[in-house]
Amino acid sequence: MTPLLLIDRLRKDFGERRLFDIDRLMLRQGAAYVLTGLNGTGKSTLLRILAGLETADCGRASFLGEELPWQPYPQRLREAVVYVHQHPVMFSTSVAENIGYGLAARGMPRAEMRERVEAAMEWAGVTHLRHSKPLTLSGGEKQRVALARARVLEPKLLLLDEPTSNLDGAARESVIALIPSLTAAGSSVIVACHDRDLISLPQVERLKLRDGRLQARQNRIRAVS
Ligand SMILES: Nc1ncnc2c1ncn2[C@@H]1O[C@H](COP(=O)(O)OP(=O)(O)OP(=O)(O)O)[C@@H](O)[C@H]1O
Repeated sequence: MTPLLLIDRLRKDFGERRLFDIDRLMLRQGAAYVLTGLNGTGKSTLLRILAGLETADCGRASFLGEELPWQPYPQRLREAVVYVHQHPVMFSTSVAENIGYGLAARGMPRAEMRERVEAAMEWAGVTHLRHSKPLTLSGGEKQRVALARARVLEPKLLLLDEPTSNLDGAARESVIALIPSLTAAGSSVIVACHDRDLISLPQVERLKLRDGRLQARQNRIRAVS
């Protein structure tokens, strides 16, 4: 199958400091990845580059087989890639309006939008919060609303920056449970994290930033006894 995204020679410098120099980054369609590495190795920066929020030097890039210039960040990618921040920012309207915002901006008819928002709220388990003000939500609820808001756009690539880092207990578990189902609709997902339970999810490929290089490895599917 044609790779979703293929990037050769991706380099990021902050002033004199070279953060990383990645020979090749290849993401498959509908695949889930965890991006690991010690603090400060550049995980968030790499996600931000992939989302077009940060510049980088890039040798060559192709998206679904089509070669694209990386700078300026291509419109094709802007429509296909969604980044979810560790501390999602929300509008002070309602949960439902936050989730539907991106669809409204794309000019989707109201009836279709309502249907999609409803399905996304159900998926994320936040239907009961539809009229709540986002400012009143707990950290876990906010993260689930942010995931629903991203998923409803049906992105080709979803970038999640430490989605469980501020959560514990049931809130953390309910966010982890949503991650594998994100690929079911055909999205590829990269989750930057330190969370061992996320890292060891079955059928997730590992990308590890170390000493400015990217290493790739596939998790074994855990045997059920
Ligand atoms: N705009 C910037 N200017 C200069 N240095 C920066 C900038 N943004 C990030 N850095 C530096 O780049 C390095 C990588 O930061 P980044 O947040 O990508 O790491 P990370 O792997 O996500 O870390 P953590 O696991 O702690 O979240 C850090 O040393 C950070 O200080």
